[in-house]
Amino acid sequence: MQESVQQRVILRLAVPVPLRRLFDYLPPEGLSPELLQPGQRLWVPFAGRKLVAVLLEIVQESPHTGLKPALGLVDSQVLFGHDSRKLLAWIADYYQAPLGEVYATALPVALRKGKPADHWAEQWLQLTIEGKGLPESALARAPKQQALLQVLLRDGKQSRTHLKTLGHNPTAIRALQDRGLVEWESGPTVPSPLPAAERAPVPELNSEQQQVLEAIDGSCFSASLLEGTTGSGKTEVYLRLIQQVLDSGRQALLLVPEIGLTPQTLRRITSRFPTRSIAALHSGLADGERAQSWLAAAGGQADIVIGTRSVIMTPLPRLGVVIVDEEHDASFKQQDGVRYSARDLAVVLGRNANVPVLLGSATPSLETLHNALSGRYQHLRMRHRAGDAKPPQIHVVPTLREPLEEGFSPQVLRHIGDTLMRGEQALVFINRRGFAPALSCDDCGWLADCPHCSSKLTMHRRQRQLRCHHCDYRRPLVDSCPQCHSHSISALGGGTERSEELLARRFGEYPVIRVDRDTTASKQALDKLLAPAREGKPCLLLGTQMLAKGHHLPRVTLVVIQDADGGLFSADFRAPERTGQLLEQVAGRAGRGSLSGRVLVQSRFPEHPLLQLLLEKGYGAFARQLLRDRAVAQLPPVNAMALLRAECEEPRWAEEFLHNARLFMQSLVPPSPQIQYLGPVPALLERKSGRFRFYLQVTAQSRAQLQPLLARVCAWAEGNKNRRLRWAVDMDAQELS
Ligand SMILES: Nc1ncnc2c1ncn2[C@@H]1O[C@H](COP(=O)(O)OP(=O)(O)OP(=O)(O)O)[C@@H](O)[C@H]1O
Ligand SMILES: [Zn+2]
Repeated sequence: MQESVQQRVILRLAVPVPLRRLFDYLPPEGLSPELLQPGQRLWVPFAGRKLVAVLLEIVQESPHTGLKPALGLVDSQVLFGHDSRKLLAWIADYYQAPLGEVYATALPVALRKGKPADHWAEQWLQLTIEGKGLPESALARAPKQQALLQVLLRDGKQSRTHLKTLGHNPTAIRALQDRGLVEWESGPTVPSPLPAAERAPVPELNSEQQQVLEAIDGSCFSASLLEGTTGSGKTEVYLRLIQQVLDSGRQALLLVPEIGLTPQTLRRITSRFPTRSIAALHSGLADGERAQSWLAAAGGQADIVIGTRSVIMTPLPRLGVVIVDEEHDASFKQQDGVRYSARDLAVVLGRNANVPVLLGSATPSLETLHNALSGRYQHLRMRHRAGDAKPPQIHVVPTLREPLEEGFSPQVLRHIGDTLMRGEQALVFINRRGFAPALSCDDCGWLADCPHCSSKLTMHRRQRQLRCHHCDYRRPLVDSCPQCHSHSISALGGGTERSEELLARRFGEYPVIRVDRDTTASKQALDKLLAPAREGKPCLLLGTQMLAKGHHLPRVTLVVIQDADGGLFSADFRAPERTGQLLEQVAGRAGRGSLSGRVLVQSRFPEHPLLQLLLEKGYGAFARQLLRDRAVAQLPPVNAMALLRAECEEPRWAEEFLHNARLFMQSLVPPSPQIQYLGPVPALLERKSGRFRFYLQVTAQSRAQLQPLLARVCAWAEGNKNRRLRWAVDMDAQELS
């Protein structure tokens, strides 16, 4: 046949479907195969639909017959370069995810749907070879042209939009162009995350910060944990590292937790680097903005790329450093779809690109701490607060058998009053939003349950609603018991809304600012809410963990933790770790300026040994103790753990599926001290959105033992024909819920 004589061209593509394989196609009809390159997007026909796939390989033979031609290129751009494809392949392999879904996850929605990249192209001004040869002192007689030249010399090319915000006029640009010193080039641009700010003064580094910077070699891969107490100036270390990387002409990647990408964080970066192109990628962006920022990062135009979890999958052709701020934060682990850990991928990315990786936290995760203590990561420490701030003093306030007022002891309320009267600020941490976590009938004992989840409905008094915090089911608040029609119904327990009522009643002459998901629904809300606190006026802040992280409010001198006990008795083995991190982070908001800070921790169990260790010796000692406990129990991070999850409206089917999965795995690798199986067991939240959820837990002494087994069980499970059952592999699972 003619085909076997001629060279055949076959395209191997990642198609966004939940199957763990690639798909072969013929080149689009009428398109010269020379125009095709790995990393491009192509339209392909798939099961009667038209999908956007990514070209991974061009090969000459296929094991399949009857191949169809692809429909055409989306555009000619190579979106995923070699390094990026390597990382995404690693993700699919490690997390047992279909490669097509990994690519779909990596792409912003607009590009995933097939919008061509040049839709966002803009003009960039750059120096010609001649321009690059000039000294900064050139053009002294034309100050406007000189200023522009200096920006281009110092900070590289600038987009037209950005030049406008920096205040450079078209006349000066044209003059430089006429002299042959600059030229325009087309490429994607990023909207500045904030209006251009003044360059902020740069503090002199203290000796701890200096030592940390000296320990990081910018020229090659290393992974380091920066364990630096709250307020020790970790952010300043990040800024210096970023500066070094920019000076060497490369891109800096900064990952932050979901609630960490606040205007306050962005302001610190934009005011340090006002002339740099900064791409901020987070879930608050519109699809178009997100695609635009992503393309500027992937095209190399953006100098600093800052974002939440998914930014780790953005291709960065000139990568120079990867920094993960608050590396312990749970939001770095994706909880559905491709269940990756952005923090762990940061290290893989750094190794592939041969650049340093810095994981920073005052409360490192046990995973990272284990890697640092065992010598796999470099362990850097900063034990003192920067500037003249002192560590806060911590006191426990026992609450058992105390006359509490809406959950607050009289002593705590007195301290809050004193703080405000001195003209300072107080911060109250409450781990639950809403008015009360349950509503119950005093006569018949009826409880307001969610009809779709195994959980209670939370009462939101202001909106007069009952809401499920798991599936967002809502119904109007009732005045009488739906079961016995009694009018005596009570709200049980407390949340932020209930505490706000009390505190506003008691301290109404001061602003009482509540910060939780209900009061910060819009993008800029948090920044606005915190404005009076930033201005330094006496005020009372209360809220959930949104208040725990990253805020630097120097006039907060009192921090109150209303209830320290929640996480000490949970069925989740990670709960004490999370509680410790949260308490230390909240406590770390006190006394960050020149005024000293005090922390009051309310507890019903002040004698609890873990709580005592945490409050007396600090998170560092606490975490090291937890690590020893985990080693004894053979739990992560000492052992590797994966969950096989299943959920279904019919609980029997999910259980049976996992039971069979266990039998299948055991037939391959029988249980032994090296590999252990547990389950199927119901998830902590057994029913969610109408589906019953179970998991099977597999722990192994090494990942090398676990990986091949998981690959086999995925292949087995893909053959599962029950369409109403959903299953997933969760490698390095963080939640048992
Ligand atoms: N070398 C320095 N000299 C004086 N002040 C400094 C220095 N480094 C940082 N600071 C200041 O100390 C304060 C705390 O620093 P920063 O917010 O960077 O700490 P952090 O370690 O990131 O804190 P956290 O982890 O608690 O959020 C900031 O106001 C910062 O400007
Ligand atoms: Zn629900």
